[in-house]
Amino acid sequence: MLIRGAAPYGEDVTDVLLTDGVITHIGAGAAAAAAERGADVTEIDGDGAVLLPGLVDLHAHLREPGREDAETVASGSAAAALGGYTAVFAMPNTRPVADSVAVVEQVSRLGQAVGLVDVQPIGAVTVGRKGERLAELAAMADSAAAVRVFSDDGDCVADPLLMRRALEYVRLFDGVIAQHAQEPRLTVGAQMHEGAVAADLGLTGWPAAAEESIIARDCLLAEQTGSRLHVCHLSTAGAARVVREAKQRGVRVTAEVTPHHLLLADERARGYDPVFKVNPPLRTDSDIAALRGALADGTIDIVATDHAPHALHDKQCEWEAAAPGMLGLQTALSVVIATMVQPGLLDWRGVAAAMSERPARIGALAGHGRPIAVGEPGNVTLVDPAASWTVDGSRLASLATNTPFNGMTLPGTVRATVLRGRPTALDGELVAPQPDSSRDRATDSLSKVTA
Ligand SMILES: NC(=O)N[C@@H](CC(=O)O)C(=O)O
Ligand SMILES: [Zn+2]
Ligand SMILES: [Zn+2]
Repeated sequence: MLIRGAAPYGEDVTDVLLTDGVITHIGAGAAAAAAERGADVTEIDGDGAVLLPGLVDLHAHLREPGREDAETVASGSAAAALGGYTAVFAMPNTRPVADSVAVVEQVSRLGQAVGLVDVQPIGAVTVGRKGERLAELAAMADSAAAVRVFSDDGDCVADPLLMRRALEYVRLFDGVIAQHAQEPRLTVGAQMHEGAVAADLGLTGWPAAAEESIIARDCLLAEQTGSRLHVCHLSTAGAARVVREAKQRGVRVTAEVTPHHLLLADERARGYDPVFKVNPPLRTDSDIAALRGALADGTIDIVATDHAPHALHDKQCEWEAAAPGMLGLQTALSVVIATMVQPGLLDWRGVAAAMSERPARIGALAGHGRPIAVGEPGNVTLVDPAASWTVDGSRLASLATNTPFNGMTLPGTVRATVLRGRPTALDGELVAPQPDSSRDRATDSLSKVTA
């Protein structure tokens, strides 16, 4: 594949040739090398577009096995490819829970069979996500799925002793615990951010301290154990402050923010539309400003979608009965452009770091989040920053429709997503994987590159 006249990282315009799954030429020689190969080279017009390493989502809910009415690995992979992603980490709060070798390998195999993105399973920290005893972490790490990220997401690993043991355990294979920071005793019955809007609406509040106290505790445990801690979906100014101080002390902590927490505030709940119900809840404008600042200065390492599809009957009901969570895979890049790039808080190098390089590194995922350079895997995303689109929940690839951005016009479209040198999405349309040997060849050349 030849990408003509694109700007890697928004910098100098050049041609990029991908052959047998890897980047083989960048610059003046690329077109000539493509011509030598003749007819089997697909050409993509990169005019006006920014070339990024393929996006990597460290936090998505693909709902398979168990809730295939809300999403499947296939539909979630489609949403991811259309959103510019080449790899997605799948959260384990499925039915059954991904707390065993059998389930993580099943998710991994499903992802390979679909072939649109690399699906990397996350293992549960505790058996059944019940928070009682540790799951078989080492067995999942040693399995064919090679799990490195563990999380009870949806619930907090609230027991400090269990959290300490989990941190100690994953250090043996340089794994990481991704914590859903929510002190359960401070959030009994919580429905939305605790503040003026919750008081007006008469809904039980989710105080910022319920998130921040767990993050502070876990940073101390990570410091004590020397293990890696990753904090999911930071949503408050105070959470960013706690992480910033811990990083300054040398604690091995990383943090993520979601697109929705970068754009939407608790005011959205005023219409009681449960599409805006999410954990942790949408916070205030000053939290949003602090989160954007923390992402800009590196306190928050990455943007992760927390893509959380829900069936209609779980979302279109009264607020208190509705399931928390919102779609994210197809809108994440556009929201980051609107909230971070356009205001000048992040350049394209910064986007590549936050949405590709660092998530791949945190999740120890080889072959993704690599530089755009000769010899590197052909996982790239071509973005048209000047284009815009209007979000229509019913037309997204997800089986579910619960996007909080419905009807919004957002900047940036994905012109191409390329996985191991093969397009998975072109101009908003999926490209079906070809059932030939190219995947094996690509994997071969990839293992040479990453060896
Ligand atoms: N974010 C949410 O509100 N919901 C997530 C779980 C989670 O990320 O905590 C889900 O699985 O639906
Ligand atoms: Zn969570
Ligand atoms: Zn989640």
